[in-house]
Amino acid sequence: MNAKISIRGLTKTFGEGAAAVQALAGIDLDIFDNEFVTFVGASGCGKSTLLRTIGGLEWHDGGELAVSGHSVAGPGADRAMVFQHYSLYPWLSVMDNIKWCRRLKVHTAERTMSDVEAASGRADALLRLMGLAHAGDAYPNQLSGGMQQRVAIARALMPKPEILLMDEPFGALDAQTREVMHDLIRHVHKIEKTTIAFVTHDVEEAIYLGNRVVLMAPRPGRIAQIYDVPLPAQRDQDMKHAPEFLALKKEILARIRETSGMKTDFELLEKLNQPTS
Ligand SMILES: Nc1ncnc2c1ncn2[C@@H]1O[C@H](COP(=O)(O)OP(=O)(O)OP(=O)(O)O)[C@@H](O)[C@H]1O
Repeated sequence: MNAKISIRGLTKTFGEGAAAVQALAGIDLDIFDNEFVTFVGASGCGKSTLLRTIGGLEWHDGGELAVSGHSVAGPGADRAMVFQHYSLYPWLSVMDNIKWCRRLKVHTAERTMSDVEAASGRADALLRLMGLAHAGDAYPNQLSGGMQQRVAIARALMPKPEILLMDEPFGALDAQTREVMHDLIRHVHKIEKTTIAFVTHDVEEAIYLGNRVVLMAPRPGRIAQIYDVPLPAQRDQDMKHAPEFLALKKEILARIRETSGMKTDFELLEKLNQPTS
């Protein structure tokens, strides 16, 4: 099977000399069509850098990165990104926020009127999919954080991207809203058949959403381990209490502690604080 996203020996360093930080060191990973892959790891392990590089927003300095068999040379309509902060246009209604990229495309590509009508139909369908059918005329400042993020996801899906790159999209939401968003994004994944790469700090979120969880480690940023999630495609919140879910969560958390350097710092501190005989 050909990979949708193929990453080989990918490296990326920020800065030079003594100030250089190797954000990515020899990343090898294949992500397949319609997969939902989540990324976790200690702060600074390169999760966002890897996602931004796949999105074409950062340039790698070594290795190879291909999407659908083509080397990535910058951002493209085949990939859409959703960030933690919703970045909606406050002066546009929900519906116009969702249609914005399509309107630009229609104007610049001299499309036909039927393109414009098709775009309206898709925007309506996305509003419904996101449970926002009643909110098309509202403005972003009238919406809760969870609703704003649903608009941002609908806007990202509008041009039918093959790949959705999500960087801590639910990080600013409260726990209950996050749970609702988890089920919603799994549903979107099933219906839209988009390949999703999703970065998070939350191990429970990573397991509940992902078909695979990629654990990264810092200094230098690298893949420490890839876990297959032992859950069926159709998920429900009760699965978070299943023994296999809890066992995987415990294992990943332990590995994050181990790879973050915090454990070594702690052991060193303990040694330094032992009484001298
Ligand atoms: N624009 C930049 N200039 C310099 N260094 C950077 C830049 N972006 C990222 N870095 C560094 O690269 C490393 C990886 O950063 P990145 O943000 O990708 O990690 P992360 O795993 O997403 O972190 P976090 O979980 O804290 O968001 C870090 O050491 C970070 O300080």
